[in-house]
Amino acid sequence: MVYQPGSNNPFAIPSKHGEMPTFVVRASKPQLPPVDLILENAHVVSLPMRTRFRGITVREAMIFRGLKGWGEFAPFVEYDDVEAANWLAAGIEAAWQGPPPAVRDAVPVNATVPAVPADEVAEIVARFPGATTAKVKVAEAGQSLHDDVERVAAVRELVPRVRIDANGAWDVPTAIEAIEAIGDVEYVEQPCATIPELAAVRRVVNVPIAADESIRRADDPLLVVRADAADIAVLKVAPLGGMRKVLALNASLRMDVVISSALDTAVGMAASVSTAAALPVLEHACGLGTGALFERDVAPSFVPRGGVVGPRLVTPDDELPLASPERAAWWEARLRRCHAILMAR
Ligand SMILES: O=C(O)CCC(=O)C1=CC=C[C@@H](O)[C@@H]1C(=O)O
Ligand SMILES: [Mg+2]
Repeated sequence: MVYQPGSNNPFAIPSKHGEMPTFVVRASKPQLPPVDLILENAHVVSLPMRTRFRGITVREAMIFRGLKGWGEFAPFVEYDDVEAANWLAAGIEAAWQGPPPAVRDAVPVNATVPAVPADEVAEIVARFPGATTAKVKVAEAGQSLHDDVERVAAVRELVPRVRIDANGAWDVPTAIEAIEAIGDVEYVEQPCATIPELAAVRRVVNVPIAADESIRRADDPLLVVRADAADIAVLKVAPLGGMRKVLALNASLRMDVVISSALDTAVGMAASVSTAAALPVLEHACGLGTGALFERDVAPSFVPRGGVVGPRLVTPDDELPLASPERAAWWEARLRRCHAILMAR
């Protein structure tokens, strides 16, 4: 299909003065904006973290402007193109469709506590004012169960409700031992890597099990339900392909959900918060305060006040912390490959 200039082009973004661009672009799929149009309005940023999280000290992301606002493309660098293409679909949805209608204007969020030593916990928790739930990372490579027990105990002194996330690092016996040693928690997120292991742990322990990677990285996100492997679904907007995909998944999962960030910049976080704000029912705090872990964001971060964040549109700052030209070229090539995958889907 060939889009002509002006109003016949459904993806054209008017200039600040309202003028329509005068280019002709080719697209073979009417619902996807052409890749050159995405890249024309894109920036690659490099955001320093205040605390190492998930092995990341600098978060890179591509953000781009569409007809309805801004979208983000920031799959973790080790993800392959097929998985990364979901993140592009999410960014395009945000930029060209905008958010779904909200049913609430405040979303409770958890404090997110990386795998830091116990004596650093207070400084981290202070970045999430008013949070009454904390999610604590456990089972970090190179650390011991004793480190986890100490960190969780330090968090419990400050925040009444604690959940833990092992990112699939334990085998079944280790998970059972660790969960018993750590004691009372709201839930354990992804104690083991596989769905059968989650189900095995769930049958033994007296604590709810939440599935994260088993949903967002699975070929079929509903396998967890069929295997009776979890009580709670942790849903991340970018890895699952967008806000409306997550809302549809929520409708078919029939279990409690928690919306959590994928270490989003403020642009991606706007989509994540909008999704949480659009859920018909929200029983648990969401993992959407991670803007507090950034030293610098692309716009004012969604930092909790009184334990909540609210949905809003985000426009990036005029001055952005841009990545190097080499990294920008890497992201552009990655986006082009992911766009080709979406075109073929
Ligand atoms: O849920 C939260 O509190 C914050 C988000 C968070 O923990 C994560 C974001 C991105 C990648 C992940 O390793 C991690 C998670 O596993 O949930
Ligand atoms: Mg997780």
